Amino acid sequence: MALLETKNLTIQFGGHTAVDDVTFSLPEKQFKSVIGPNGAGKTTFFNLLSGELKPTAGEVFYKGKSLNGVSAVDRTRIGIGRSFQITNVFPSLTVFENVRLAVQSREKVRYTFWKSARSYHRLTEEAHELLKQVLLDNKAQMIASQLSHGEKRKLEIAMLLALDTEVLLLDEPTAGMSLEEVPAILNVIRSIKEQGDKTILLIEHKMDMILDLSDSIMVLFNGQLLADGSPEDIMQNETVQQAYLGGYEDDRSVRNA
Ligand SMILES: Nc1ncnc2c1ncn2[C@@H]1O[C@H](COP(=O)(O)OP(=O)(O)OP(=O)(O)O)[C@@H](O)[C@H]1O
Repeated sequence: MALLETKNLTIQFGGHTAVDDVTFSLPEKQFKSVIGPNGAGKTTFFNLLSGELKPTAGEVFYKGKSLNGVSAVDRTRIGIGRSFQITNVFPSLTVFENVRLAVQSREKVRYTFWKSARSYHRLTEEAHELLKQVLLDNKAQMIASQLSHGEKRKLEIAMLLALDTEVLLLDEPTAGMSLEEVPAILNVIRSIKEQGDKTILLIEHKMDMILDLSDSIMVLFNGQLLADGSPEDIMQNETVQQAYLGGYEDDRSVRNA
């Protein structure tokens, strides 16, 4: 079953069409990557899925129902989670406190006299589990603002997981990371995939990582869906090669030279 779909999704900014007539479908439990050159419309596409932007034309569907008019907050509530930008992290709180707040915001727990001890314990456990999953449990008591860039991206993923949504929209989780930090994030994302209960859409530029993780890949180019298929199909697709991957192969041969 397609969990998330778009039909003819389009958005224009002034005269520029950033996402142009994109029809796509993301089956339940699938891991799909979104690739394309800078400015291809990948982040704008995510903003349309998550409800931060309204389309000029076309629609987004979740579990077969149109999300027209459904706010970003309500989309999270029904199951479409978008990775937190670091601006959503409270910089003066600890890593642990940030994750616990995210768990709490999902549960909307009201602390009352009689149930506080039990709820507090459960939330605390869950926050620790999430920090373990993103390999950040050794930094639980650190103030969030003191984390390295890569660790902050891990914290964002923990906070997204805390919302326990069916769909995860991950927008370049390795952006700005040092090369040494990338394998840890790759492991985190792989472990989320291996748990098997999430449907994941990932924007990334790192082809090795994309090929490692993806069940399918969609290619955006000038806002349009250039191709959508298995990693093998996409790597061999001539149009994709000419438009985009040609440059990647060149980069690789330079790097490997
Ligand atoms: N709010 C906006 N107002 C005007 N133009 C916008 C807006 N948001 C995005 N654009 C334009 O839409 C196009 C697509 O941008 P977008 O950020 O979605 O690309 P991208 O594929 O995510 O790029 P990158 O890989 O560099 O992150 C760009 O030309 C960008 O300048």
